[in-house]
Amino acid sequence: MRKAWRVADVRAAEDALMAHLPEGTLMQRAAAGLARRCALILRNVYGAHVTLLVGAGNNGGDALYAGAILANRGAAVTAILLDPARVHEAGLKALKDSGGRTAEQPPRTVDLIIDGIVGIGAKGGLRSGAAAALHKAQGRRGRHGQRPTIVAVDVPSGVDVDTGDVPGKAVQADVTVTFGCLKPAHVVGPAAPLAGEVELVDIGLRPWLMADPAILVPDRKDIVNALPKHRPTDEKYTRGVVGIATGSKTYPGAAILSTWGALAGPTGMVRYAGGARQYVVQAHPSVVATDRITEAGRVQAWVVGSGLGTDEAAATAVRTVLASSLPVVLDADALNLLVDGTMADLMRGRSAPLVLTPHDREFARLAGEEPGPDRVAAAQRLAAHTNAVVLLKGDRTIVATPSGQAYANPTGSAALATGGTGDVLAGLLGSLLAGGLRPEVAAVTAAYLHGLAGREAARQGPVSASDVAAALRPVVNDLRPGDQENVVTPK
Ligand SMILES: NC(=O)C1=CN([C@@H]2O[C@H](COP(=O)(O)OP(=O)(O)OC[C@H]3O[C@@H](n4cnc5c(N)ncnc54)[C@H](O)[C@@H]3O)[C@@H](O)[C@H]2O)[C@@H](O)CC1
Ligand SMILES: Nc1ncnc2c1ncn2[C@@H]1O[C@H](COP(=O)(O)OP(=O)(O)O)[C@@H](O)[C@H]1O
Ligand SMILES: [K+]
Repeated sequence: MRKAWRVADVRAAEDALMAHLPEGTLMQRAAAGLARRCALILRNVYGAHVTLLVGAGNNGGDALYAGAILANRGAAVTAILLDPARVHEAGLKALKDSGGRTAEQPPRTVDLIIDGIVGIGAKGGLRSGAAAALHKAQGRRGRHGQRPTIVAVDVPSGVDVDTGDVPGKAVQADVTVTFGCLKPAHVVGPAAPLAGEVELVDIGLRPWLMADPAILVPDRKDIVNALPKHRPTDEKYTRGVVGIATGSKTYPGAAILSTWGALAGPTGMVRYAGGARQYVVQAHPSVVATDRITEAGRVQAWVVGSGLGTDEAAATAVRTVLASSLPVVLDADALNLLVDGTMADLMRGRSAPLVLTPHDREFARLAGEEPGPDRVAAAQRLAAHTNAVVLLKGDRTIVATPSGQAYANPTGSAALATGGTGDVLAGLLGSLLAGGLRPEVAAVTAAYLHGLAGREAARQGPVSASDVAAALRPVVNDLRPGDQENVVTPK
């Protein structure tokens, strides 16, 4: 897992580390890493035109020192000082000593913009002077007529570093070079896409980060490790059976999509219980279907949710699975039914795993308030209140546990923002739960695979939920080691 830490924890670690180092060492390390990445982007540093947007703090200092390194290598470096009275003096001297200059306006040619406006000391969106300077620099063209590349120092300026919120104007970076560790704004909320590609430069901070990370971000290896492996002795029941109670005669599509998602998961069998049974069996002949949950036979986890409606039969379905001692995923309509107080008691009283998968509007109904600017904290509050793992959907889907652990999903695609993709996700998640994964691991794994499937589907053109469901199987296959031949014929 990659890890992101909040500003207060980063500052505490920096203070502890700096106490052991000569003054300025950390900034030199940061600037060296920043300049290295800028040089890679420019390819030919000699003769390149670099504009620094320099704010009042150490973030501006990093930009000035990196500018000095690039100027020493023959770049024409111009610094726009946004608050000249509070500029990092030593950084400015280094830049000037290396042949860089300051100016009120960006020069005519700009290949690279280094955003050193504000870093982890940011408050609110970009102030007007900074926004105007950025706008002008972005309007310039490079030596070859290209748009300038924007490299953000530490974070794209204007974002809320601890929450990933973007409260006003902010920099849209191509690359963000960050120091010591990731911060929440790199991985959650609308800030994350503004960071572009994030490069983490090691400045020796990690051993000094004593606090727990605020957010964990799974990578491919974590997902490969989480996926259950087929054992030679497996039969269908040992792989787990997932029960799907979604859809209805009115909404058979939801049932087809969620069973499709479940079929891509690790379980040996998918059972369906509900009003859309004929449609489901027609679409997926391997699914064993009944009308009611109570008739479905044994399963190791239930998914109840979308297309179910909110009538008495739907409420009974939710009550039945909540009263069971099995892991449960509640999605869509089932979440709306939870607002009823009797359900809430059943939910909080459970000891078996429960995963709730709201989008923002479902979250608002359940929690009584919008997720707001701090999506991680919002998901954590709902998880604690409901004693359930909460998977809050969105561009960077968040998974929060009742004990306060938070994960951010790094995969995904805006192409997933289309009707029915959530049904596919819920089915897959149910299969992973039935396959024996811990609820937060199942939720993180499902979101990751679903995001990859969304990307894969988007490569083929406009995306429907069926495309995402169809893309899931090859995506899962790609991450799970296949069966090996153990008798090999010598060539
Ligand atoms: N502390 C350290 O040891 C290190 C810090 N480093 C750099 O230092 C940065 C933090 O430096 P600072 O604590 O000086 O803080 P910043 O440089 O992030 O911000 C300082 C000033 O920016 C202005 N500002 C705040 N919000 C703004 C907004 N929305 N628009 C425009 N201006 C705004 C304020 O005047 C504030 O005092 C890090 O992000 C990183 O780039 C690195 O050099 C690595 C080492
Ligand atoms: N802008 C976006 N970028 C990336 N993923 C998104 C975006 N909007 C929605 N998604 C994803 O698409 C899925 C939509 O699910 P949901 O809102 O339940 O839709 P439905 O109910 O139609 O199935 C979720 O997995 C969510 O994380
Ligand atoms: K910045």
